[in-house]
Amino acid sequence: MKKIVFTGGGSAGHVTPNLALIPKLQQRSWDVHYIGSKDGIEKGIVEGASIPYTGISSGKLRRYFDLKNFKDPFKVMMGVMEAYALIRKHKPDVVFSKGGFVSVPVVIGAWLNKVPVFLHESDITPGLANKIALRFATKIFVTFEEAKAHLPKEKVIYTGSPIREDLLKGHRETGLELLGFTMRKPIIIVMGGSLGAKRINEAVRAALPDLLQHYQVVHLCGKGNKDESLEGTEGYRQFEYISSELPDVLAAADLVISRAGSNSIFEFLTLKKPMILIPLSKAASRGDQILNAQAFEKMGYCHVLYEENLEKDTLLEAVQHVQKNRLRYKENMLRYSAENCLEEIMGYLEKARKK
Ligand SMILES: CC(=O)N[C@H]1[C@@H](OP(=O)(O)OP(=O)(O)OC[C@H]2O[C@@H](n3ccc(=O)[nH]c3=O)[C@H](O)[C@@H]2O)O[C@H](CO)[C@@H](O)[C@@H]1O
Repeated sequence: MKKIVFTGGGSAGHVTPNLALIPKLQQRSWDVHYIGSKDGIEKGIVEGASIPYTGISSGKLRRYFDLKNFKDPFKVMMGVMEAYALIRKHKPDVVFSKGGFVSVPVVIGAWLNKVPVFLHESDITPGLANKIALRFATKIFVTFEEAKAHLPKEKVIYTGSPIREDLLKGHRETGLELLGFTMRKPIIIVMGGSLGAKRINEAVRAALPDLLQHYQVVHLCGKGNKDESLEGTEGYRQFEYISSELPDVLAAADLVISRAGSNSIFEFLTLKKPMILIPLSKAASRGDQILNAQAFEKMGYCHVLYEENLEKDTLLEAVQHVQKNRLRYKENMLRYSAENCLEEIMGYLEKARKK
């Protein structure tokens, strides 16, 4: 039986692509184990999917000054030792890492055990964790063809975004029932990224009375971001985060308002959902979502609304524009297909051997 260890965490975007691969490998009798942090978002998601999980110590790798920068290197060192021991015990044939700061100790622990490591990068420019992990890795798969320009030629392989197969199997009727919505008005799904997005939540809630005249709204607002005063509003449902219900809710949705996190937008693209993307600003990130959104805009897949222009009225205008042009967006999205992504990645994993 072949064995694999998965890692990746910190936000769901560093976990859900693993969930696309894991069931496919289990169907082929692979033994799967997940190593993540002791209390990150990955723990709940992975354990919720009944995948064996072990938490290790992890520290955040920051590019900016913070007093924690003095404590965290010790946590990372501790994480390396724990990961080394776990990998030595499990003896996997291969490690697959989706990035996020918890993945670095696992990748180093694998390298020390001479276990081949494969990485996946979802954005056009690599994140800090993957940049560090790259020197210990055999190959790095990428979601965007444009990402190849930012990575060493001999290591990079363009595969596209691994999408969970369950997402393609949702039912509109079940989604409507779950939400308590009807067929009378189109449905907007608002997704602020896996951790929510305060600015988007505020703008959507300010626009809500206008939106609800023509639409029903399902709002995935992130942990701790529900507005209790809006509970029970007709045509509006809010959730902090949904897992097994997501396929049906997406099947019911007609339009999307979202951050431009790579995994979410490729899911919307695969499902042909016209989208308004509000990328996380450069002030709050390395600007990866701006590049993601611009790449999608260039292909005619989305309308981009920049955070500095985000207010109630611009949001309402954007919704009106995308609804009016929805058929054109859908037509453009029909040109996209990445059916081979999972098979291609699995082909590399099956050939991997411990040195
Ligand atoms: C703030 C931040 O650093 N964001 C980054 C993070 O985003 P983030 O973690 O938000 O990642 P993505 O948008 O890429 O993916 C979110 C994933 O969570 C799932 N989901 C979300 C909400 C929910 O209720 N249920 C659910 O299952 C989505 O379907 C998707 O699969 O990683 C992405 C991929 O590296 C980057 O592009 C983003 O810039």
